[in-house]
This record gives sequence, structure tokens and C-alpha cells, in this order.
Amino acid sequence: MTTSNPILRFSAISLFPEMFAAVTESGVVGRAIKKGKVAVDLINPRDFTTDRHRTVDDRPYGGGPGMLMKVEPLEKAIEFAQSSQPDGNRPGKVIYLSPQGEKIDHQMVSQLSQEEHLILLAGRYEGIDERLLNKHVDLELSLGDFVLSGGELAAMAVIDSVTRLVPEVLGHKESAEQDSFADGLLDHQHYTRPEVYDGNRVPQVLLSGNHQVIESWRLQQRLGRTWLRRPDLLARKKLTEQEEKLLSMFQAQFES
Ligand SMILES: NC(=O)c1ccc(NCc2ccccc2N2CCOCC2)nc1
Repeated sequence: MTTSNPILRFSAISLFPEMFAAVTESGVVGRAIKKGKVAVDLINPRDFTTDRHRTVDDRPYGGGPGMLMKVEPLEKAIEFAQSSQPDGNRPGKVIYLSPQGEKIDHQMVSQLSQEEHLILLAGRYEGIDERLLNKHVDLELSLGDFVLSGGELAAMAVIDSVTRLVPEVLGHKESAEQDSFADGLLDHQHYTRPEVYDGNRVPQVLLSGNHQVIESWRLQQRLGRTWLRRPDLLARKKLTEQEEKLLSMFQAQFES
């Protein structure tokens, strides 16, 4: 069923809009767009230039290597994105993807999935004038402590991860709920045919058909793997009595 107005609209402001085909033409986001649940508008600051050479970069005050994104075309692109908002809707939230941003995690992605319009600013060159950021940007976010050549890949990661959490986008909803991190734990191991691969058997419990035992084994593995690999995540999670028991059994086996 295609709804006339999407649940969530992304406006991606980028000098390389063609990069976004990677999310708009395939997978979960591609399907959500086809179903009219999500929309992704591509806005290129170059379309807002007024000079003959369609200049989108400018030299940094204070000198130094590299260029910055030119203020005027970028500001016009942001204002266009904000104006392209159906009346009565909440104004779009302007998000700037940068290594200086707040680290993104599941909580942030989940909050963003409640918005109606997200305007994603993909930086190029060495970045953007601080005064423009102060004027227009609501949220500066980072995927992690590493540098990309542009903000587009980070923006696409936001589009994909947020879209997965938009209600009914994933169809059988529980798979978004069962995404690891959704409940603060890492995912359990996965196995498929053949039953013996490279001399290694699939854990017997998964062949038992006993779904209660299988679910509890999977939960125990999620708890154990989180304890081993991401104790920081475990520290933040309130465990039920059953979870405490499963984890301590895992720890006992691990330390035996
Ligand atoms: N961690 C992240 O989310 C992330 C996001 C973007 C990004 N790059 C685009 C960018 C955006 C803002 C400022 C500088 C830059 N860069 C431009 C190219 O030069 C390096 C600095 N990199 C990593």
C-alpha cells in the first residue's frame, strides 16, 4: 500500500548525490521507498550556485591546505530542504555527519526514527564554515573515530539504520526488535547448511527442535558474547534473574 505522504523523509544535501543510489535503489531502504513509507530527496549545493563555474568550494581563512564548502550554495540548499516540508509538519532536523560529532548508537538511531524529516548534511573538502553550522545544524553526529573522504557514507548509514526502525518498514516487525543492540546485547552465532562444515558440527541444541531450549541457548550466547567482547554494553544493561543465571553459567564454563 503506498501512502501519499511517507512516514519519514530524508533530505540528503551532497555534492555527490549519485552515491545515494547505493541505499535508494536496493535493500530495505529501496523497498521502503517503493512502498512509499520513506522518501529520500537528493539536494546538490551545486544547483544553487550563481557563477559561471558553479563553484562550490572556497578558500579557508587563516590559510592551510585544502578548501571548505562554499557558504552560499550550501545555505541555499539547506533552506530549500527546510522549505520542501509539507505545511504543518514539524521542521526538519538538520544533521551534520562529522568526525567531531556525537557518537551514534542504537538509542540515537531509535530517536531519529521518530522524526518526520531528517536533513542530512554530507561534508566534503575539509568541512564547513563554523558560523553556518551554528546557524543551521541541530545535531552533529559521528559514525566513529575515523575519517571518511566525505559525509555521504555516514549519511547513508544513518538512512539505512534509521529506516530499519521505522514501524512496518521491515514487514515482520520483530526482526528490527531482534536486531542486536535493540536490547543492548550483541547477536548470537548463526548457522546454516551443511550440518558439518570444515569438520565442525552445528551446535546440537539448534538441531533439537526444542524452541524453548534454543531460545535460551541463543540468549545465553548473546549475554556471553557481550560479556567477552563488549563489557561496556553489559554494564549498561539491567539483567533479569534468568539472564543473570544464564550469564553466570556461561562464565563458569568459560573459566573452567
Ligand atoms: N566519523 C564520521 O562519521 C565521519 C563523517 C564525515 C567524514 N568526512 C567528511 C567530513 C565531514 C565534516 C568535516 C570534515 C570531513 N572530512 C572531509 C574529508 O577530509 C576529512 C574530514 N569522516 C568521518
